[in-house]
Amino acid sequence: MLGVEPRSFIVISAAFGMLWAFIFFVLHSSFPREIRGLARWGWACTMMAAGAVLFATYGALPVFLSSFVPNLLVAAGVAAMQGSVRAFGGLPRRDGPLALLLGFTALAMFPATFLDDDYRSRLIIMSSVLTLLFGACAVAIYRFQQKGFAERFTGGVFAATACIMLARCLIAISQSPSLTRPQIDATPVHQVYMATFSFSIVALSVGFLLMANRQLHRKLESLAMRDKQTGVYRRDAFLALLDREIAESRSGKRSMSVLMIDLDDFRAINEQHGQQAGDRVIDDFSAKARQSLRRNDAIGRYGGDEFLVMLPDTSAEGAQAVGQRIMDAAAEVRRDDVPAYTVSIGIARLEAEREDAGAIIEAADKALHAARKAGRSRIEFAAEPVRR
Ligand SMILES: Nc1nc2c(ncn2[C@@H]2O[C@H](COP(=O)(O)OP(=O)(O)OP(=O)(O)O)[C@@H](O)[C@H]2O)c(=O)[nH]1
Repeated sequence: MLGVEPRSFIVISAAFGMLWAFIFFVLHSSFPREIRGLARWGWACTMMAAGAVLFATYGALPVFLSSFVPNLLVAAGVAAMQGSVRAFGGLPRRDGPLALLLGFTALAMFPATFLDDDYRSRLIIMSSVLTLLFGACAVAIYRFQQKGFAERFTGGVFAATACIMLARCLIAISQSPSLTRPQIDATPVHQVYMATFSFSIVALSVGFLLMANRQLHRKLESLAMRDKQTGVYRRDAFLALLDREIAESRSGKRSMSVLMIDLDDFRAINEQHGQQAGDRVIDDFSAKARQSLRRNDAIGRYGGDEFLVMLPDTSAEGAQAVGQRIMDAAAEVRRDDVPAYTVSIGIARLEAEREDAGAIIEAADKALHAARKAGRSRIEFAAEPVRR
């Protein structure tokens, strides 16, 4: 295989498996507990590496140790990967069906290993079980709520591996029933199958590592920059973001708008419905406002019931449309436990005379004040700055 003798290839794969296991055990001990599934992935790699080592002893050790046990170890390893992926994505455990599938595999492999030495049946059983397991991993990732590059990559590798396992199964079904196992199967079809399996474990481990890294990044970002209650940017983080965006907009001569939003009569909501209902209003508004924004927009909590929204590359008309969308979403009652509420919005645009965060926020605040004075639940624009 690729100039490497099949048995050496198996041993190299095992070494990679052990290395990945080591990496994931270290990550498990150093990453926050909320990032789940890392140790299980380490165990998955360990089982597959142990399986590979035992496979390499075929002919030297009894079939129980060099065929039956390693096949089960490989299936259990991929099952552990599935558990790991589900734990990582916060999906409920599926230990029952996995245990059943492994039990079935053991039962089916037993006669094909010890009674008949039926290599073709063993191939069919193993490749179909692996198709199911790899496919289940791909489906689990597909069900994740947040899917970035790492998730798509890992899910894609799982799906592609499942397809190749299925192809191997179909090829084995189409082969002569008298197919016997050579010392080490070196047919091109089997080599592609083995190579796919080994490379996919490496690619999957890289993908899972990227997924864990991304989640760690999200967690740290959230701790450092997000308001704990609402998940929107904290005031200082938002202001830093606004400063950066203003500098970029100025150098690129692009338009930008800032919205200052206040919940109307929020003190009265607290007084009438209680502080906790007030908290739910804040949460409800934050969620609705976030849903009303594009990817490049940002929302931050300026304080109490006041929020700031930054809309890069957005004209006055665009900002008004976004403001209206937020106002409409806020007014829409979606939950019984959230009292009805409205918001007032002040909008300011980036201007030559209004070119730092402080000045643009001040202008948006004045516009908001005008909206409140004009009766609340409305949008007002900051007056054009006087040009000298
Ligand atoms: N429940 C709850 N109340 C908050 C929170 N943050 C600030 N508040 C309260 O919100 C109220 C804000 O009151 P004001 O600033 O007078 O504003 P308002 O009542 O909305 O009046 P207008 O802005 O003029 O419409 C204060 O009573 C704060 O204690 C929060 O996170 N949860």
